[in-house]
Amino acid sequence: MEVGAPDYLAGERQTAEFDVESMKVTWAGSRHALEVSDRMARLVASDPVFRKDNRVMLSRKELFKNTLRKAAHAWKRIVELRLTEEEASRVRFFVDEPAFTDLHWGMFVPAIKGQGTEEQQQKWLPLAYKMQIIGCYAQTELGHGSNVQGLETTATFDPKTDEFIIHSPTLTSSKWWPGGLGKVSTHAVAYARLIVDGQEHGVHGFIVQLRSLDDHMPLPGITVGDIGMKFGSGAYNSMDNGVLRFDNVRIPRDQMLMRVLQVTREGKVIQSDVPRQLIYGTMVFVRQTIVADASCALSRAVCIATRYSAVRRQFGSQNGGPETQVIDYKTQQSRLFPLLASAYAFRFVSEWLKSLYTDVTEKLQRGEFSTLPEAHACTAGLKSITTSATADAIEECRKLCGGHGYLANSGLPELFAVYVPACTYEGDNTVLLLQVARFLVKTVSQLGSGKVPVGTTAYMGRARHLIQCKSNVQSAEDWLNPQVVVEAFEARSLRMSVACAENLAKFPNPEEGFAQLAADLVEAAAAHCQLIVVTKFFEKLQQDIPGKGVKKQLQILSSVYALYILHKHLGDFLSTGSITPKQGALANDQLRSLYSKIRPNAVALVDAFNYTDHYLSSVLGRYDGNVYPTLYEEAWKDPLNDSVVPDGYQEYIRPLLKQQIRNARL
Ligand SMILES: CCCCCCCCCCCCCCCCCCCCCCCC(=O)SCCNC(=O)CCNC(=O)[C@H](O)C(C)(C)COP(=O)(O)OP(=O)(O)OC[C@H]1O[C@@H](n2cnc3c(N)ncnc32)[C@H](O)[C@@H]1OP(=O)(O)O
Ligand SMILES: Cc1cc2nc3c(=O)[nH]c(=O)nc-3n(C[C@H](O)[C@H](O)[C@H](O)COP(=O)(O)OP(=O)(O)OC[C@H]3O[C@@H](n4cnc5c(N)ncnc54)[C@H](O)[C@@H]3O)c2cc1C
Repeated sequence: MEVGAPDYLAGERQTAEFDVESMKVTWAGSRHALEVSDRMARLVASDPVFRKDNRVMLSRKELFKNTLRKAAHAWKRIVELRLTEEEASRVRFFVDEPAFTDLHWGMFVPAIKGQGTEEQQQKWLPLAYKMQIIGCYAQTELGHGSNVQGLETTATFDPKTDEFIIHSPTLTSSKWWPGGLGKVSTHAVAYARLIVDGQEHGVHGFIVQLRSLDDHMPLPGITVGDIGMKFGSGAYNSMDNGVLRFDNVRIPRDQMLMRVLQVTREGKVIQSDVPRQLIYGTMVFVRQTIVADASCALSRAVCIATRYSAVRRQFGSQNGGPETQVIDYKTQQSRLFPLLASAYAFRFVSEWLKSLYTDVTEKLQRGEFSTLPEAHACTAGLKSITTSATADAIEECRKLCGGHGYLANSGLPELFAVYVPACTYEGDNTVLLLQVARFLVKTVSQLGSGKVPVGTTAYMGRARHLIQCKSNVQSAEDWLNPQVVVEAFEARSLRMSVACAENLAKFPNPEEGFAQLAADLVEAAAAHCQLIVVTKFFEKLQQDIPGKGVKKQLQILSSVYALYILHKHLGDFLSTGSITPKQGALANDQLRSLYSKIRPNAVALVDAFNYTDHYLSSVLGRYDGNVYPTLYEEAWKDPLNDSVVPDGYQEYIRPLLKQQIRNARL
């Protein structure tokens, strides 16, 4: 905010019962992370190249070219200022525009790192790090996305020339969707079925050059282009999601990523001791980052809706005084505050997931693979529930802002359009929950065998207790006890998984059973993932959290998150007998009282996200709350208002007004 400018939300900020600066540190993860973030936010906001207020007005071509300009400028600044990886990734965050660079850094580079041999990494990574080649991740095809084993592209080894022949045998085998592919990438990690000596060896990644490094023209045998406009204006249209066909394209043998499986000069296929699932490792990495993104997108929407709810007034004027702030309506609070709590919950679970991922990666380097299934289940499941909740929440925030939320300059429509594909990309959310369900059913089926469940399924080791325990909640106050809450969530999750396992056992063919029970399995998987989020929020509170009143606020938010989920899924808790209807009603009483505790802190709690006005790009979410004059000014900037009488008046409006109506009975 400019020095001396009026702050229409000052009153809201004065009622905060905690130290906002300390909460900013907790949200950012550390004082260092906050400092870096702050510096990069200012760097981006002060640079005119990164202007984004005009984005929804640009044509696709203008938008795309502008994104290229931003990406090139960002890279120039990163190199000039010798920014660290952490700083560069904050630059990307605040530039706030999907671009080919996401796939280059987020998937192409990690695919080579995770699936390439030492030699391959040494050859390709320096080029990629300097962006002397630009890569994408070409897995999905027109006919196959979720079912990776069903991909049709082939990579046939030719022992005569020591090459692979990459081919798209059908229309449905055309690569379809990869970001950065359409117009920019010079290379791809393309996934194809490996065929050696007439035998198939599953799907593997191959580094394929697509375009000339001299004139950017597609190489012989490559057909490549953009797949067309996507949902919304601006939004994901800055990305060149592409289509790609291979017509018997030859690549050297050493361009197959060979960490998992090697093909020798003689055409011998050698399986290494690394599990085949490591071919999916890049997806595990990205799913983990998508959980962190969910907390960012959600907090952004909630920041806009909270500030605006404090500015907006409707009804309730007493003796000509001001009307009621809409944030004071209990309905507004019961829709908004759980989303605020969810933003914090997702933030902390993403912190935990990152540490789990780092730990598993270190173990994989040492040749320990036992924790891979849990890492897969956690990343897949949390990616699924956090993105679904965030997509719904952004739309709810739009509605919480009434009519003005529908204006592009509220920032919410574009945020929604850019965010919703997260429910689909990197694994459709239902497909991913089915993966979690497989993991849970397997864990349950091994309970009797003496195998002790660990990590996030450790609670299943107490199945005997959890299957019959009764919650001893007797008052609304009891629901503030984390142990009580966690036990109710554990009982619900365990009982849902066990019920699925029991029902599955009734089918002679387990796969048929899995298919028939899929809807129940997805619900059991979601219940397990919600338990993880709740538990990790409570565990966060065990840490030392400095700053006046900060921990207290987080305790309130953790209870709000847990009781909101309980209230929303009351049916599960009741039907599994994890709690009684009376206890469900007490949880709801507690939730109401918690909302009143959040109310004086709401604006400060969203200030703690530390978002600049440039990043929010929302008239409704402005830090100073000066909404109405800005809405009014912005309206006049619309190109339609460039002329008082619109283009088309002479052709279409005037003739209408002047028409002679003879036969109509108007
Ligand atoms: C303008 C700004 C400029 C700024 C410049 C600045 C530069 C610097 C900035 C840096 C920025 C970095 C940004 C990074 C951001 C990245 C953003 C990326 C955006 C995302 C784009 C989207 C990309 C995609 O969508 S890629 C395609 C994704 N596709 C999928 O997800 C497909 C989903 N399907 C599957 O995963 C599989 O098919 C599956 C799992 C459904 C089934 O597989 P399969 O049939 O093989 O398995 P099963 O038989 O079911 O299981 C067998 C067995 O394997 C286990 N398993 C399955 N998957 C995994 C796994 N991943 N890991 C481990 N184990 C796995 C499964 O559990 C089974 O185990 P059992 O024990 O045998 O039961
Ligand atoms: C914006 C965007 C960017 C993308 N970027 C990339 C990229 O860079 N690289 C890349 O390779 N791909 C990319 N993709 C593709 C993306 O990964 C796939 O779209 C995604 O994995 C879903 O696969 P699908 O499209 O085949 O969906 P489908 O599997 O066809 O899903 C359609 C419906 O079928 C259901 N369904 C499917 N299988 C099952 C099942 N077994 N049981 C129950 N229901 C099922 C799904 O739940 C869904 O409702 C991108 C997609 C988008 C939207």
